[in-house]
Amino acid sequence: MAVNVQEFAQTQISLLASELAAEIAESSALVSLHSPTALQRAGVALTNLTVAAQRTGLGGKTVLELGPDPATASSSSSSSSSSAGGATADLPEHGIRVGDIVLVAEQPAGGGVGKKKTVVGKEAGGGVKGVVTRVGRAVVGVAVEERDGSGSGGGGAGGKEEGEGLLAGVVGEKRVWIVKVADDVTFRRMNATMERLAKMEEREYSAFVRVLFGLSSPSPVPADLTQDEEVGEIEWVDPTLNDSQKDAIRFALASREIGLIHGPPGTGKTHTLIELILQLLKRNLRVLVCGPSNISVDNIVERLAPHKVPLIRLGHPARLLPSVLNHSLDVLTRTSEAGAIVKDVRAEMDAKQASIRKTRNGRERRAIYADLKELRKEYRERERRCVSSLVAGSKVVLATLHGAGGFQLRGEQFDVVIIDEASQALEAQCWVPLLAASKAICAGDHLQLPPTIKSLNLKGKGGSKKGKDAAAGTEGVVKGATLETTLFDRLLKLHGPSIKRMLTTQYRMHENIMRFPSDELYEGKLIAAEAVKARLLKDLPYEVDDTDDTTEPVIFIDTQGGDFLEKNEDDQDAGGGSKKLTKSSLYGDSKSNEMEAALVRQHVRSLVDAGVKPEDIAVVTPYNAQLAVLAPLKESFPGIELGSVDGFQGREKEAVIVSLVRSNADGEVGFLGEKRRLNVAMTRPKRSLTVIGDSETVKKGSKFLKDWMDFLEENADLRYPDLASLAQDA
Ligand SMILES: Nc1ncnc2c1ncn2[C@@H]1O[C@H](COP(=O)(O)OP(=O)(O)OP(=O)(O)O)[C@@H](O)[C@H]1O
Repeated sequence: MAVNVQEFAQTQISLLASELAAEIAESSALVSLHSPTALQRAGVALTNLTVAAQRTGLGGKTVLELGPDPATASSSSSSSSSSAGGATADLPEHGIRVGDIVLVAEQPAGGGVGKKKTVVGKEAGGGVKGVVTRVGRAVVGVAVEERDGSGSGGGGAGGKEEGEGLLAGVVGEKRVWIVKVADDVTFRRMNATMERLAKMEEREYSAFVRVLFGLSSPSPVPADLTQDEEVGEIEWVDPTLNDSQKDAIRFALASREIGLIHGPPGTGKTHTLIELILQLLKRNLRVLVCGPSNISVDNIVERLAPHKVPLIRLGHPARLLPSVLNHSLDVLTRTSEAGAIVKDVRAEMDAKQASIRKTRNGRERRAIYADLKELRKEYRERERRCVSSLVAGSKVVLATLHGAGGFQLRGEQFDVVIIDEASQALEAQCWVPLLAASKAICAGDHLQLPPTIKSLNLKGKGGSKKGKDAAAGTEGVVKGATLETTLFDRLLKLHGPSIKRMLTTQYRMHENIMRFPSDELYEGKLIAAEAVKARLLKDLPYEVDDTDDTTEPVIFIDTQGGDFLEKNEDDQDAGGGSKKLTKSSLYGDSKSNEMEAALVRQHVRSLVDAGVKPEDIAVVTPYNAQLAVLAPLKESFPGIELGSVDGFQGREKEAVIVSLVRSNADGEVGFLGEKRRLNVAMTRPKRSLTVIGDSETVKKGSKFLKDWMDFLEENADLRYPDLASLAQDA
């Protein structure tokens, strides 16, 4: 059962290499196969921008403010002046969000933008990478990386010299474009961590590491902790915690090396973690709290902050929620006492930065850049000293998993590392903070979806052949190992259920919505809290009529009969260039079902007519192609949310409509067969779940699907589509 640590680490390294290769292949295929204009249409790029302004952002980073080029912006009402800040036209619709990594590159002169294979990438050698800091109607802020290899960021495409070459004098002059690219920082962090693990000698393994690899067993924890001397009598900060939550906290406090908190949907996992953190602090322990995404970490910061505990949030300020910024290390560095000495360098940098704009002379500009370079070095040196004193003095540090691998935590040790959403993180990612731990508490739900993997070392679809070959060709690979096996899964398998406690009261779903997932996946142990167990749409805190649709918690619209066949993306007419982009890169061989979409529309209309607000309704479907077919709903019902099942994990809505899409003679269900995906889909709603699907096809997919269909036929309000009214509706 025990795992050879070195072999494990080597395997991870090769699997990660394939994964990164797949991710880069995907992102560079997009960029090299399609013109900037097509990429812009696909929402991953913005073209025809100029630099409206340039300033020093948090952490000494240069922030470019990009707006539509007034010369090309069609709807521009501004004068033709190209002065800084003069761009008043709106940006086109796009999918670039705060926190995305983008490449900022010069756009070739002569309007070459419409043509294929323009700029960017290694071939062109141009562009600087940056993080999107702000997205406004008419402006996008990008903090560009100018770190020179040392420190946390940097080392990406486009070296420092080129970068500054590009930046030099772009304000209001050169036309640039931005495009989303793969984020390789995370991979480098994971890789470095695995290399450290691989190099460790057996005698260096801590008791903690030994348990995590099964070289020793976890120290036993008494079954009934309420009688335990140490944790039996806890003074709860929140005495309203339910028994399963209290039990999980006692267990987490009592376990010596590892404890898992299993939180099924809506059971208050975060709520429980907050209390756990407060309890650990009362015991004067030093805690590092991590999660796979910035949102997961910010969520904890926001809920911890009211308790007035001294905490520090590490991370790129651009990626933090505004409400969390006050605890951000970057901000503390500026506002704390220790930060005062950093401040004056910053002021000097700002002044220099501003003077660039006024300078037209090339030589002067170069001189300013040289000064800035020196100042930046000085700034970083002071910042580093300030940071280590702040970090060393704080009892709770919060960061993303990979953020814990930054220079700020080098050499730091923690009594406990807490990982939230551990079942959604790659194991290698979890090891970034775990190397600084002597005990870990992981919270998650291994029965919901694991992290998305792009390389083909698992049974799923998509990904690159290259990645697969690379993995297969590597020696010393642990048999059957995939990135998809999370730490959470592996530990459960390794040590069994005694290392876990499950939260059992859920505060989201009507009892009937909860029934099937509870019985099938959670050993029938879930209990619906009093406050939610009988809530219906008609009881919403605003006026909603009593109708068939607002008084039923579970509705099943069965499309069986073969009249509503799915459509493969490949069946569609081959269209122009943009359609090809859609087909080959965005939707893959995705499926859609137009009749199901019509049924969705009909149901949404009926809910809205009854008074349910569109913002309380979500439609989720496993297939991206179906999302595209559903898109017009957003125009008819502004505020409604459409999402993929995978993208909706962690979310909830009053009413959720699930469109299953699959309908074919062969009973092919593809990745709909994944239990965990179905679990996520059916556990998003609070008051109303409507499933639309072809029971005949779906039943053939798996035992789980058959059981679900049987359950719905028995227990849901079962309906069959009314073709006549559907035709009328269309
Ligand atoms: N003991 C409790 N008593 C009353 N309400 C609770 C309790 N615990 C959690 N809740 C409520 O349940 C909801 C979900 O809690 P929380 O946000 O902590 O869940 P989560 O674990 O982060 O989400 P999920 O369970 O979906 O992963 C919140 O509205 C929270 O206030």
